[in-house]
Amino acid sequence: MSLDDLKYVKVKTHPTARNQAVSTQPLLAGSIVLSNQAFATVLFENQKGRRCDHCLVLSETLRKCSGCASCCYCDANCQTRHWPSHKKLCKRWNSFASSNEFQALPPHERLDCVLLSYFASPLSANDQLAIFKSLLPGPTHHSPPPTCTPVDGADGLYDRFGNNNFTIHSHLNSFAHGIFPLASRLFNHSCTPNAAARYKLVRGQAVTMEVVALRDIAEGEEICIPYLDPALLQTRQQIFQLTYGFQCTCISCEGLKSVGPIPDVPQDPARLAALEYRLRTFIGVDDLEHCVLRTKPITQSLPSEIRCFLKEDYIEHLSGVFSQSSHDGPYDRALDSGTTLLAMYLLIYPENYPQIGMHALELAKTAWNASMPMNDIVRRQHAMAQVRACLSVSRRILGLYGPEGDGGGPLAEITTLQQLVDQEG
Ligand SMILES: C[S@@+](CC[C@H](N)C(=O)[O-])C[C@H]1O[C@@H](n2cnc3c(N)ncnc32)[C@H](O)[C@@H]1O
Repeated sequence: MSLDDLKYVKVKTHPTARNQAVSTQPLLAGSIVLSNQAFATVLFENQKGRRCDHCLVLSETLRKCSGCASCCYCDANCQTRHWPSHKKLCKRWNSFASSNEFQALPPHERLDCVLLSYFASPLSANDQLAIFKSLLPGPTHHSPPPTCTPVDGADGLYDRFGNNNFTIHSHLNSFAHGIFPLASRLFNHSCTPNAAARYKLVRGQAVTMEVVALRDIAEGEEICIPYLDPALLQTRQQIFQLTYGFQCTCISCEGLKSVGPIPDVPQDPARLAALEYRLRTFIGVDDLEHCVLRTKPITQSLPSEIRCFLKEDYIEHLSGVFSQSSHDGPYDRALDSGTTLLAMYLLIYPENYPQIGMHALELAKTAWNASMPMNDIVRRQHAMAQVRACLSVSRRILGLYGPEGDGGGPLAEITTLQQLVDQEG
């Protein structure tokens, strides 16, 4: 597919980003704006041998390439389809991978190195490569990492890698990198995006990126996706500058700027608990059934005493506490930190952002596990009400985002938990 074949988007000039993608017609939340197959992908090192190197599907019965014993495939079909990318690499792979030159690279450069070799191998290929070469280069020139296959014009390609390379995820967990030239050519960044990418994994096929509208989009409106997690409230501007060469001026970044310096989160536990309660009440997250799930723009009426929560370190801290205690207990701590984290997500993420739905699902699972050993009927009913409320939030958001990644994605998990809840009565 090329820029001329697009149905729902067209390219227009942009005052600072060269071009932008705008909708050609009104789009409803949940619509697929663009479907774009990967031109090349590479698995993270910890996923090698777990997923097929061609279609990236998880499998317990993969077959190793007999040439390098490094790439694994579902079957002969996947191996044949991957061969045009892999053939030059295959013969040289083992000596290259064990070389000091390769071993000395940081992990992301090792990935780039393989991706660059894959990407440039089927050089005869079509308009994808031409589109990639028409992409904007990153702000600074870096020499390409050594590649195990000679790559014509690697310099010119590599200059476009950093700011046009996508992270592929399942259940919102990243597991590979990929090149999707058409999506790169089209979508600019916003920290309050109206669209987001999801990945469709089908055995035997290259991964497809689907860009989904997160809310209704008007005709002529710019369609933006997030390049970075919008929860990186303090560090994101620096990353935009270094990696992409721009300064973000979206409503969230402007809002943060107008709030000014963010005070520290108090150390005193009683004061902190009181402020967290204040945040949760402000968002309405303790009464999720009646909470209006409209996310709150950061500047608008955020009481000054709870601005301290706009520190990305604190979000990271809460997330760590939640993930540890939701696995190992105590569940009270997990539910408390998880509910505050949900309030934070509703504060910083845009409407229907998939991370909100994913976290609500994790919270629902935690409340379910917490309810199991409860003998006290009132406590148990309270926990079950929390499971239902979180499931409903999760279904609403992830239902709109649609199926993603492995095994039906999080939607399949929602259905399973809902069945358990229904059996409970
Ligand atoms: C993936 S490309 C986006 C497509 C690009 N607009 C084009 O004309 O081909 C990424 C580059 O677009 C520009 N860009 C993306 N989002 C931007 C934004 N919000 N503000 C300014 N420039 C942006 C930056 O130069 C960035 O390195």
